[in-house]
Amino acid sequence: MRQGELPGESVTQRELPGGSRTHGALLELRDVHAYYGDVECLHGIDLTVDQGEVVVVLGANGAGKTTLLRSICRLVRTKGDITFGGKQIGGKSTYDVVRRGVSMVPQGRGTLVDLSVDDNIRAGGYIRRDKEVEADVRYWYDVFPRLAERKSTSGGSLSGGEQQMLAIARALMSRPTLLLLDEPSLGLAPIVVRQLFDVLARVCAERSVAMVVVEQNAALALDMAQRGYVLEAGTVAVTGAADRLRNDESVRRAYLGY
Ligand SMILES: Nc1ncnc2c1ncn2[C@@H]1O[C@H](COP(=O)(O)OP(=O)(O)OP(=O)(O)O)[C@@H](O)[C@H]1O
Repeated sequence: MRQGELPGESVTQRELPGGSRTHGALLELRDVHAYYGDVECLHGIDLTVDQGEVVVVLGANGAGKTTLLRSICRLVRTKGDITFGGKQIGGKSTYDVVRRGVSMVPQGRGTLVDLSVDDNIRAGGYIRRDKEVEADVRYWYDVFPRLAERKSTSGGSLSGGEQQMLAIARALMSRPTLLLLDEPSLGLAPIVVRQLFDVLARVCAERSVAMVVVEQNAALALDMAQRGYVLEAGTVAVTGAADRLRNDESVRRAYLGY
């Protein structure tokens, strides 16, 4: 029996309209399996993300959402095809994948607590050698004026919402074409979450960044996304256009509180 599977239980996959994409997507996972040591935690995931598209990943605790993001960033061992921009990244290092245009905001934000806000933001641009780094730093202070006011203070002294904004600015400093976000709303007040999602939608549109968002706040995430995937026990249980998922009885019952 595979990890996450109950006796006698196997996940039936359902595809709602708008769920599938033809080849040529920005990111494509085909039959991806992921492992911690010898234990298999993802069991043959198919997923695509188009250029500039927002895709939400829903699922219960332990369903494999974080592992899915780690697979794309090459932070866990995987089998199967992972292509980004038409090139295989399955065998590449995390550094290579970041250089090719993938960036991740991990769960817990990964703030460099002893560094200043300014240094935290600049750390995100460490792979860049171009002259537009300064312009990008200014852009982020314009998007997040609260960070501009506190640029000399240490990252660790910011509130949870400010740290999340800092993590997003830092991740986007590498000018990715794909941003992976792991539970951005975790531990934040509802009003802060709403502001955060508004800013995310704005900057991703302005900078043509595609996003994969793992999120417990399914209603908000489905509002922003074009498509979604529901993971169960390491497999895709349901996939489809965001509005189809929002109106699907089982998704409503499990994730939208109906
Ligand atoms: N570092 C690890 N070593 C071994 N097993 C792990 C590790 N991280 C996660 N797992 C296991 O992999 C499976 C998927 O975990 P994962 O964290 O990807 O789920 P998730 O959907 O993101 O859950 P959550 O919402 O709780 O973060 C779980 O069974 C979990 O126990």
